[in-house]
Amino acid sequence: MILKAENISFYYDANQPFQIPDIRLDRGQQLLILGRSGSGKTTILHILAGLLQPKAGEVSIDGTSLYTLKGTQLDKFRGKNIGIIFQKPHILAPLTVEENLMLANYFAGKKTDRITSVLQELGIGHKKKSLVNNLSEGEAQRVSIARALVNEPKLILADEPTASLDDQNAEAVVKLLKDQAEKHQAALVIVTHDQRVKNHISNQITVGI
Ligand SMILES: Nc1ncnc2c1ncn2[C@@H]1O[C@H](COP(=O)(O)OP(=O)(O)OP(=O)(O)O)[C@@H](O)[C@H]1O
Repeated sequence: MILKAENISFYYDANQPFQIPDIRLDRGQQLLILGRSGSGKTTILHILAGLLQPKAGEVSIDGTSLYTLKGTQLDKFRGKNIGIIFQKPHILAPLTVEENLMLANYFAGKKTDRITSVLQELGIGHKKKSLVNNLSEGEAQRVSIARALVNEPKLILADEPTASLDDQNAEAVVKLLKDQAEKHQAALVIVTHDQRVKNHISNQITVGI
């Protein structure tokens, strides 16, 4: 089992606790988490990513209980095993595309020769030496996807990856995430309120605080 989240509960305000449905995903399986804006989707994704400790319950990735890991151990584990595509791309604009991916390798303590191939797979191979500052929004988003995939994570988590895209690009990005997950047999979780994504992944849960 790649991702197991069981009996998770969380609150920002102790008067308003909420539960997260149990999640189990094996290699190559995909899940869409739907919910309106403010329903807690980003919160759930951060809990699954090891970025936000739940108040109760357990998240385990490939048999490792995430929140038993501490500090740098958890950061290393995350870097190696989880690829996260944040709602707003957290890529470093003054660096080149290649340097951003090298940093991702470095933080995971991994050396891969996947930088060129992953950029090519995402159709931005020719932008390897470009500064992120000089990319279009769509290209920058592909870089953030490439960065999430470069370490060949077992689990890919994407937060509203289509929010700022037109129909054509939204479809392309979902297809890309699915193709990459299938190709590398990673588990894929997409959280979104974008109804356009609904038809692409049949395994779905809806959340709401
Ligand atoms: N750090 C925080 N402290 C207190 N409340 C928070 C914090 N982060 C989020 N919230 C609240 O928790 C709720 C869920 O937020 P979250 O960002 O998880 O929702 P979301 O479904 O991802 O929303 P959106 O689709 O608009 O990004 C919201 O009401 C939000 O205001």
